[in-house]
Parts: sequence; structure tokens; C-alpha cells
Amino acid sequence: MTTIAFNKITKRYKGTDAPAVDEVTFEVPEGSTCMLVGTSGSGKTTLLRMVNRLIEPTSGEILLNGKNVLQENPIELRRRIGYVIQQVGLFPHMTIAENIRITADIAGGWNKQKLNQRVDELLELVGLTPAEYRNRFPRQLSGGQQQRVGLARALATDPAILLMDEPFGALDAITRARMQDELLRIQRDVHKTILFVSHDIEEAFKLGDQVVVMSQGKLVQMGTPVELLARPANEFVGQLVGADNILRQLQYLPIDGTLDNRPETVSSAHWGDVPTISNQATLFEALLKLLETNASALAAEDPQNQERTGYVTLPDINQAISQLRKDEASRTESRI
Ligand SMILES: Nc1ncnc2c1ncn2[C@@H]1O[C@H](COP(=O)(O)OP(=O)(O)OP(=O)(O)O)[C@@H](O)[C@H]1O
Repeated sequence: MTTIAFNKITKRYKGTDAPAVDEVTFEVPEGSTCMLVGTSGSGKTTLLRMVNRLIEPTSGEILLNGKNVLQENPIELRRRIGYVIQQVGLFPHMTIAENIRITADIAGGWNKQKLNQRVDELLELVGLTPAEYRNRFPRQLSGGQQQRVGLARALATDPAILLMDEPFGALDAITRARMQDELLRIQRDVHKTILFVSHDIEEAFKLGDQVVVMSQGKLVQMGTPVELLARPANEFVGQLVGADNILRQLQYLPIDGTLDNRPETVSSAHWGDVPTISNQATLFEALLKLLETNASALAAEDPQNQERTGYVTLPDINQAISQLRKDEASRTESRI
């Protein structure tokens, strides 16, 4: 596993005035997913491509587990870093198996039989039945399926790092959501350190442990989705993440900050009767369940051991909403 650290990394393209990436410093902890968002031209792709040295920095450093990428052989480096882009770029005259095998082969250490096994493993991992897909050609696959092959290929060398540049950008909304779910599922197994460029804030919030917001080459804010929603660093971030949308905020706020041990709306004799909800659910999910079941409270349970950690009621959610409105009002005031 590998940590990626950016230290005052700067890129100035020849013949341009403003730097494309301007003294950016942050760290992606190993095994986590960091989403890069921001306006068009804010330097996201440039930042990403400096990690595998497709672009060389002007100054600053990028460290992988403490080692500067500039001290590594670029080919060796790219073997350890998977790269997935929107234009999958499969070789049209090679079968799916050959497309994946060629990358695994480069990594070396596999004999023919092991290589075939590896291809099948990877196809399984990305949700394509090997027997059905391994001998097809790229043109015989849908866009989403081709993107899966792109991901399988990037994982072929078992890299510690995955760089993903709008990999699902060209897919329709339903396929994109499915691919996002697949990536979450795969990441639960493989624990790669992922840096992912996205134009879609919902995607960034769904996939990211951390989200980095870029503007004009600078890092404006880094935080978890909840941090960005609750405390956007400035108006630009607030607008980008939709922090003034209360329902959206409820979708990301966990219920555990709102739990009540002895809600007045439930008499103690009926505590055992109320519907349950995972204590990792969001306030939005709790709100929906309260409306659906018409119950006065939900019991929050730890999904691991079914232990009750508290209760959530409509007044609790109302209070959370009032707090969000107050925060929003004070943010607006501080802008004036
Ligand atoms: N090869 C290049 N030569 C000169 N300028 C470049 C080059 N590549 C990118 N730029 C400029 O650097 C800036 C950052 O570009 P970059 O592609 O990193 O942004 P981005 O945030 O990924 O944009 P988008 O979201 O539109 O893909 C832009 O102003 C772009 O015009």
C-alpha cells in the first residue's frame, strides 16, 4: 500500500503565464480514495498526470511512500500505478483477454497458464463473466463493459495506486451509477490508493473519502464530503458542492450526531417497538424511514452486533435542519 504526498507541486507549461498547478500540497493516505473536483482548466488532469510522470513538474515534489517519483524510472513507476481514462483505448484487433494479458505480461512473473488465470480473475473482479467475454473483441462490448475492461487492465499489474481521469464521464447516468457501485465494491477488496478526477460532485461525494477542490491551479479546500458541505472554505466551494441545499446536506450527514438516548416522543414502554435503522445511516435516510413508517422514532442499531446506540426522531432532524439553516445564514452574513 502506498501514500501519495504532494509537496508544493507546481506546473508551468511553456509559453503560458499562469501556472496550471500552483504550489499544491496535500496527502492521499494509503488505501483511501481522493476525488479531484473543480472548474474546467483548474489543473486536475495535470496534477494527476504528474504522479505517473506523463507530465513533469516545474517545481515541488510528489512522494510515494516518501520516495520522490522523479527518482524512479518512469516505466517501472507506471507498472506500479494503474491508469484509467475516459477513452478506454483498447486495442481493437485484440480480444478482451489479449487486451488485459498484454498489461499483466509487462508486469512479468506469470507463466502462460497463470496469465490466463489472472485474466479470468480480473474479468470476474470487474463483473464480466470470463467465459462469455474473454474471446470477444472490444467492438462487441458496450461502453460500460469496455470501461470495465479498462479497469481490469489497470488492475492487471496489481498496482498500489490507481489514477482515474473521468473514467465514467462518457457513460449514461444509469451505467455510471452502476460502475461507481462496482468501484466501491472492488475497492473494499483491493484497497488501492486512488486519485480520481471528476466533474460530477455527486460522484465525488459518493466515491471519495476526501475531496480536493481546485480552482485556477490552486487547492482551495480538502475535506470529507460532510466537511465541505458543512464548512465550505468560501463561496466558490459552497456553490460547487451545493452547501445551501439542505436536503443534499441531510443526504451526507450521519445520524450519529443527532442520536437521543431517551426521546420524549416515545414512552419508555414502547422503546422496543420502534422501527430500527443502521446507526451509520444518513439523516436523509432516517427522514424517509420516519415518513414511510409513520413512526415517532427510529432505533439506531450498530449493524455489527445489533446493539442500540440511541434514537432519532422528527424533532431531532428538525433541529439538525435549523442548525444547518443557521450555519448557512452566518456564512451568508460573513460574505456580506
Ligand atoms: N500541454 C499544455 N500546454 C499548455 N497549456 C496546457 C497544456 N495542458 C494543459 N494546459 C493548460 O493548463 C491548465 C490546466 O489544464 P488541465 O487539463 O490540467 O485542467 P483540468 O482541470 O483537468 O481541466 P478539465 O476539467 O477541463 O479537463 C489549463 O489552463 C490548460 O489550458
